[in-house]
Amino acid sequence: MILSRQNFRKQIREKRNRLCKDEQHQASLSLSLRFSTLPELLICQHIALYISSDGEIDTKPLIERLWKQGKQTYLPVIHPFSKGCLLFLHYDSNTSIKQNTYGIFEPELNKTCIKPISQIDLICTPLVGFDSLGYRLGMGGGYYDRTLKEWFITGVGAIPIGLAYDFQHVDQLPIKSWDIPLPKIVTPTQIWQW
Ligand SMILES: Nc1nc2c(c(=O)[nH]1)N(C=O)[C@@H](CNc1ccc(C(=O)N[C@@H](CCC(=O)O)C(=O)O)cc1)CN2
Ligand SMILES: Nc1ncnc2c1ncn2[C@@H]1O[C@H](COP(=O)(O)OP(=O)(O)OP(=O)(O)O)[C@@H](O)[C@H]1O
Repeated sequence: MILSRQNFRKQIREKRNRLCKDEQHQASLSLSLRFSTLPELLICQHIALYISSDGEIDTKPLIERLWKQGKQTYLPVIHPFSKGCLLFLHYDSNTSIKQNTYGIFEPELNKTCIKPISQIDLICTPLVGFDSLGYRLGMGGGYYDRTLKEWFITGVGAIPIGLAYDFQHVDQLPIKSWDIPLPKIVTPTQIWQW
């Protein structure tokens, strides 16, 4: 039997939050190393990531590695008026960060730092679970499904790459009509691609 979306969310989130600090740290370093082997990186300059929350695999080592490589990085900000939508703002070591309504760290909204998604090359997407076809289950806000819709329909725009622990993979997720499958997902031990 395949579990409901809520049950998958609950089960995987609990598993993520049970990892000890050392397991989290080792996995985040492996993820950062493996991500660096992506051929896309050679031609990409503008990369959106996110600050990890709720036991998500820590993106900090990856972000710092990308900075050392001279890449420009961006973070999502919950749109102040447009419900369910994200803005992407430039992120460097001087960016002022605050917690949003979900308790997730995001840049303070400064209009001059907004980067149109059409000018971003890669979007690293958070996820709670992913399946053998590349479908992702998120936190339930639909934020990334909305963000990725245009790329999915037109093939133009930032390419999404999921980031996850290996154990976030499940055989099959219950899919909804609006779900956008990811073309690539990087975990500490492998790169899934479709
Ligand atoms: N680190 C990180 N940043 C991110 C996301 C993410 O998944 N991870 N998002 C990806 O979209 C956006 C925020 N999305 C969110 C959507 C819903 C909830 C939320 O409602 N959480 C509740 C209930 C969850 C549930 O339905 O089980 C909670 O945490 O209790 C949180 C964040 C933008 N930034
Ligand atoms: N492209 C879209 N346009 C309008 N509504 C959408 C779109 N994508 C998703 N939604 C709505 O968003 C809600 C949450 O979707 P879903 O449960 O798939 O989120 P999620 O993928 O888990 O979250 P997230 O993308 O924020 O990590 C659904 O009720 C759905 O109706």
